Amino acid sequence: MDDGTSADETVRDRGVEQARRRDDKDQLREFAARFETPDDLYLDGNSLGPISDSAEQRLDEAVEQWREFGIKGWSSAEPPWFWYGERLGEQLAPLLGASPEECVATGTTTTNIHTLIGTFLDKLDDRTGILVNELDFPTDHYAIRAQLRQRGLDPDENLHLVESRDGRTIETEDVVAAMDEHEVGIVFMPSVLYRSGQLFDIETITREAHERDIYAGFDLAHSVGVVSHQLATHDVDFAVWCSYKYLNGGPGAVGGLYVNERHFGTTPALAGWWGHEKETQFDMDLEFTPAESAGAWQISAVPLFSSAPLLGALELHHEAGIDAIREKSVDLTSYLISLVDEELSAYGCEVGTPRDPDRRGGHVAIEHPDAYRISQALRDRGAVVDFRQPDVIRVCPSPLYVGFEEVWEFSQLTADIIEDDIYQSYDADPSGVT
Ligand SMILES: Cc1ncc(COP(=O)(O)O)c(C=O)c1O
Ligand SMILES: Nc1ccccc1C(=O)C[C@H](N)C(=O)O
Repeated sequence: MDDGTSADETVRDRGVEQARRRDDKDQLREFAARFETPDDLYLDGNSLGPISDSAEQRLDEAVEQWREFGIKGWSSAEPPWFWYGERLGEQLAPLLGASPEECVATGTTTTNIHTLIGTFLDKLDDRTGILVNELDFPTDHYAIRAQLRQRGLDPDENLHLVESRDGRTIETEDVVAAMDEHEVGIVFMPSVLYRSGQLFDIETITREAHERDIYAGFDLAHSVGVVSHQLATHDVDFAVWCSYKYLNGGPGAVGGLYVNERHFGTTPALAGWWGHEKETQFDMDLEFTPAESAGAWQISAVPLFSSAPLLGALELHHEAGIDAIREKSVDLTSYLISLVDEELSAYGCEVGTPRDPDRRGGHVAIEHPDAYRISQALRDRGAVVDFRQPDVIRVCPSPLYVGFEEVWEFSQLTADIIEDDIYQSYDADPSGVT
């Protein structure tokens, strides 16, 4: 070229300009300034979302309340700590498409699976089979197997796994067929698969389950905050989630659960005093009276410092609005998929996520035989992604703080790392938190 720039540079300039034009039109753009990310390209918000000004403010406030009120904070703080789980539930309800009474912030995804699977197992008379799938996040199976064992039920006989046809996704029709193949009492599926990012059809699965008198529960860890849910409309029986991914509630933040109002009054499998009817909780009656709400599934006193940041994060989240968040998320993941197709496929990368936006959550799985080494090289160069066995680089352009230019830069960096064999100097054996 006459001006000394190579054809390659011109293509890259054009690419970045296009991405910037999309950022200029982005209505959520200003929210990025309210987050602090430790790295330039923070693309791991489906594992741990970053801190925001409002999350930090609520956490600082909680520390001050502790100093100021001591024990009196349970009733005098705002919100009163005694009602903190329920207040958070009110804020969460619009994201779940449920009434405030049906949602509560409590426990963790895993403990909430324990108590809800246990509760619904206790409601079953004969058909004690639980239907899950072979691509699930492992903790779900660990907890369900433990609940089966505690009822004297053999997990190998009672836990049924829907198989994947392609190793990436689960077909709804296979879930439905499996409901008829086994003596199923509960179907428990993820909203979004942690590896491929496939979004499940919650409505159809719930409808088909109910037609067979089967309870339908979901693990929403990978969708809450980035996909909008209609749990009440779809008549889902119960659901669980965590708050540290797209809700940006902080590491180990309090989790959440939903129970359909028709199940209020059921005794929780893991009962604890915090689930007692609030008005009489301090009567200290030795007989447990469950709260007439999802709050009944709380176990222990609210962990305030892992709850307060969530309140702040949800305030910010509502300012942005879940519909705008989902729309931008779909635009970002579509853009990323097109960049993998156009640029990275030449380097052996393949998209493992469904291409239909209605079938995917907020992240994209990029498959490559050297996924682990590439993910490490990316992290060392300021692009934080994660690796999942056996060959997946998970990339999450979380819409509140990631823009199109960053997605573009990620694709260029990945191309360079592979083209220049940079990843070859990394250890091929995954270890530690990947
Ligand atoms: C689908 C799913 N369920 C559960 C968990 C973990 O649960 P916990 O919050 O109990 O660590 C994760 C991720 O950590 C997940 O992706
Ligand atoms: N909570 C964590 C703590 C440490 C490392 C990862 C996590 C994750 O959340 C992993 C995530 N659930 C996943 O889909 O892989």
